[in-house]
Amino acid sequence: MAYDHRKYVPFTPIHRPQRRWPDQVITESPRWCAVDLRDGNQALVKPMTVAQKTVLFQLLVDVGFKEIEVGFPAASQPDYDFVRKLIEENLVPDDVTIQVLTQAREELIARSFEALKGARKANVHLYNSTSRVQREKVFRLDVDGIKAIAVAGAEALVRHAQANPATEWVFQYSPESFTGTELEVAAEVTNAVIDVWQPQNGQEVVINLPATVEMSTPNVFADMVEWMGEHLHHREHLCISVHTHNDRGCGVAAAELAVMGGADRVEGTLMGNGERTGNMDIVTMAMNLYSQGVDPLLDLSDVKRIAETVESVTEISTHPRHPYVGELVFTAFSGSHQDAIRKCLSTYSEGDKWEIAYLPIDPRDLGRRYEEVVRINSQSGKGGVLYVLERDFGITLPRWLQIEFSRVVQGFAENEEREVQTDEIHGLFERHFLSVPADWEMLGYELNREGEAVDVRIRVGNASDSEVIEGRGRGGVEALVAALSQRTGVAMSVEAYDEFALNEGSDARALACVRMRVGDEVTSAASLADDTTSATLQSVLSAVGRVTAATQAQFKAG
Ligand SMILES: CC(=O)SCCNC(=O)CCNC(=O)[C@H](O)C(C)(C)COP(=O)(O)OP(=O)(O)OC[C@H]1O[C@@H](n2cnc3c(N)ncnc32)[C@H](O)[C@@H]1OP(=O)(O)O
Ligand SMILES: CC(C)C(=O)C(=O)O
Repeated sequence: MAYDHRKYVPFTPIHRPQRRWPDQVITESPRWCAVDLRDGNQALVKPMTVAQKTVLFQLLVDVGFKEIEVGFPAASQPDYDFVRKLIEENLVPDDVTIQVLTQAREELIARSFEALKGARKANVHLYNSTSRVQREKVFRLDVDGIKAIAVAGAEALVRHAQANPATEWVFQYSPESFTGTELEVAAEVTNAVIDVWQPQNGQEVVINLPATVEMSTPNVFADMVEWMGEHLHHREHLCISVHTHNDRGCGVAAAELAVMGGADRVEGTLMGNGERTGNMDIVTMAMNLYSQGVDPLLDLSDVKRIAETVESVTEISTHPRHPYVGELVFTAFSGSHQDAIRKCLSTYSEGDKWEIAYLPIDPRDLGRRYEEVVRINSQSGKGGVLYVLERDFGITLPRWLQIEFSRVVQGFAENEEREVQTDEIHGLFERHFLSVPADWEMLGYELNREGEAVDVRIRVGNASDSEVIEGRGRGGVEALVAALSQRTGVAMSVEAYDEFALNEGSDARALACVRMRVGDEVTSAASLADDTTSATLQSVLSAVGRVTAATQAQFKAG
């Protein structure tokens, strides 16, 4: 039966009108446990070598993880060897607890304890599946049978721990496939384990509730976690942990709501590598906390190292839109986003609260640069183009020229069908507005004021051929326009004019921008010079020099 939704059974919502988690706010970080070296590793096409595991372990330590599941040493030799290496080479910092996973099978438990010999402190993580489907179809046992597996495993942990008293032991139990388990069954089996371990008598116990397969909306998972917190024995002596997968794309959301539902601890992996769609991504959840002003107790600032290390050991590339990490996640191409970002950033000062439209966090916190924030393609508008000119070239433009120039850039992007680089944007500005048309260079000028009037005398042309034109007006621009009109017999007027001082101090340069009507044409130009007068006069000459051949001919004839 292909593609037929009727073969699927919907999840059953939990009737729990007394639920409390929706009103909770996360104000502090949960405990984290990184399971990259176990759950992440078991999902890889090529599981990690001991050398790769060592590199990843060091990264996890450097990032600040205090609990790290380092493998399933009873399952494979590299996992076993890696645990031995950590212990024998003393690679585990004093404040870090390593954790190993084992099935509830005596020989695997024995081998796990053997791997951990000599550890200062270690968490032995026991699991067996409690779900209805696995009870019926995989183990073919009833609830008592499943409970017996769990209890036998729990007792084995106690025995082996007692035989190895030099290590400080933490016991962890996962009713695996918890999301497919009826809550009463999950509680019954887990309580049987808790009763063996007796956390009330000092044994450190973690109860880990896994969304082994994410089977519902995250609110249902939160209900389940909150319910378990109310039904587990000795809750006050337990650490309740969650371990969410991402089958429905909500692994992070489920873990967040579970913390609101009372979970103390969260298991996951850096950037979400793990079985199928992955484990919940600790980078995302931690940065979500960070973006709310909550210290995630992890230092993720060197996100480049994190991404490169994860990519190299998993051989999985990072999606460009991966939250917080992807190449494009701090980049806006679209015009209205760029405009809002530019306006917000222009009022931001170091030390201010971060309130920048479209940027949930300051990209610099993760080693990213503002240069990446605005990139230009055919979806971009004037705000973005101006942002690039200001940021990379210190050039600002009046609004009317922003509009004109952004059309030029957009046309270029549409023709090229690609992103436009910042140097190309500068090149377009240069070509369309700044460049001085041949024969229209101002070679020298004199301005004399007499009362209300200004007389201008300008030498214009090129190095080998120039002429002097003269005119009078109320200011330099008017005088030059008068001189040009008189010289050409073409009516012309200034429609818009703006000037800016670029840079400051001895570097200061002047930018003049002008839009002129020359005959029937409207044309714009800009000029950069060391002084405002030169910039202004040259911009007018350049604008007139840009008019079409017909007007030029008229000019020359005049
Ligand atoms: C949700 C999770 O991620 S759980 C972790 C899963 N990770 C892994 O499986 C990676 C490492 N695993 C392995 O290398 C292997 O599975 C091993 C070495 C652990 C075991 O290998 P094998 O003994 O060959 O058996 P296999 O994995 O096929 O085991 C299935 C058997 O174990 C039993 N079993 C499975 N899980 C458990 C458990 N948690 N507790 C007790 N028994 C279990 C099954 O009922 C089955 O029993 P059967 O042989 O009587 O039919
Ligand atoms: C062993 C458990 C915690 C697990 O990996 C899972 O259920 O996904």
